Amino acid sequence: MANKSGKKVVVIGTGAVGISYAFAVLNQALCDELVLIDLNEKRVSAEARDLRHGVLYAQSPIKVKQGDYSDCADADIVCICAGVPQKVGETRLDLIDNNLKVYHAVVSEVMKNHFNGIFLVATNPVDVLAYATWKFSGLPAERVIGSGTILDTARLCNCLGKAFGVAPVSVDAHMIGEHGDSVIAAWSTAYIAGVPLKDALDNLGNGAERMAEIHANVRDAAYSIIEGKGATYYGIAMGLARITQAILRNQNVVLTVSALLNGKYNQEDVYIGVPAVLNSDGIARVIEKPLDEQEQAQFEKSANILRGYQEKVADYLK
Ligand SMILES: NC(=O)C1=CN([C@@H]2O[C@H](COP(=O)(O)OP(=O)(O)OC[C@H]3O[C@@H](n4cnc5c(N)ncnc54)[C@H](O)[C@@H]3O)[C@@H](O)[C@H]2O)C=CC1
Ligand SMILES: CC(=O)C(=O)O
Repeated sequence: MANKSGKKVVVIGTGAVGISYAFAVLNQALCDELVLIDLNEKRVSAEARDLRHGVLYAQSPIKVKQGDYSDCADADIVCICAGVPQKVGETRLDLIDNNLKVYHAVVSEVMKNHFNGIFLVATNPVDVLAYATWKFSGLPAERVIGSGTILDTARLCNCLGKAFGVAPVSVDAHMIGEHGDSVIAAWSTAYIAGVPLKDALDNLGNGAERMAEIHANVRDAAYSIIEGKGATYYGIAMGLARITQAILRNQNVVLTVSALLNGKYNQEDVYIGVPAVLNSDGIARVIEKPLDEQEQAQFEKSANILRGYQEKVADYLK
């Protein structure tokens, strides 16, 4: 603790996602100390040196280093990106057995070092692994955050911004549910400059068809990028950096993340993508969107899928 100066972020798993996140954190000067941990010692040492060579041109003199689990003791955020990514033809849920094993090992090591900050979970299947991290760590649920549908929401706002000729930030719309094949576009509560998006899309013509097409594009974006370049990492890195900023700067900003539901949306004991207020305490509160009947049924279905996979976590708790 004595050596800590300012805000500290530890990244575990510095493959494509982890190192892109680290670069975003450095580039946006979000913390004072950035620590990288990975099984691949040679690679992570090289990554740390490479990032350090950018510090001169960063907005502040951030300390960047390769570290170990003892660095988690006084970290504000531990972001876990360790584990395997999808290969062509795999779903995110197909990664569960491998990545649950990784998480059991990683979260145990972090907690052995008395971590008392906020976990940010990125590895897929992210909702189930956020639930696992909550269970394995014993930390309060508000301090275990999955990236959830932050990336899906960015993809949706990007598509809608393009359709209406406005910046994505001017679209008020959310993807909710599983970060995966059962993800839902919450159309009934989506607006653009106060105009309900359903009406705005109808005005463009073929509203229902356009909505189905946009939903499919967003749902399948990862598959098409993985087919093109093997993996996705910049979009999620920016999303993780946005969550990090909201926490470290105590912003009370609403982002769609994977949070534990215990009653909201009529769901119990499930980590799932929902809009939530984020600040230095982590998840300050979940926002309950007034879904229509169809969306609520889809959300229920998505939650049931996730609860089914969450059962695998229990095997590690016996
Ligand atoms: N939440 C989201 O929206 C997104 C999640 N992802 C997920 O992020 C994860 C990582 O993806 P990539 O970075 O592309 O994979 P990658 O294979 O490039 O990197 C994974 C890294 O984890 C490390 N690792 C594995 N086991 C470890 C352990 N026990 N301790 C420390 N390090 C360990 C590996 O050495 C490797 O450097 C995947 O599960 C992927 O599906 C990817 C994109 C978006
Ligand atoms: C890989 C992944 O989860 C994504 O790009 O959405």
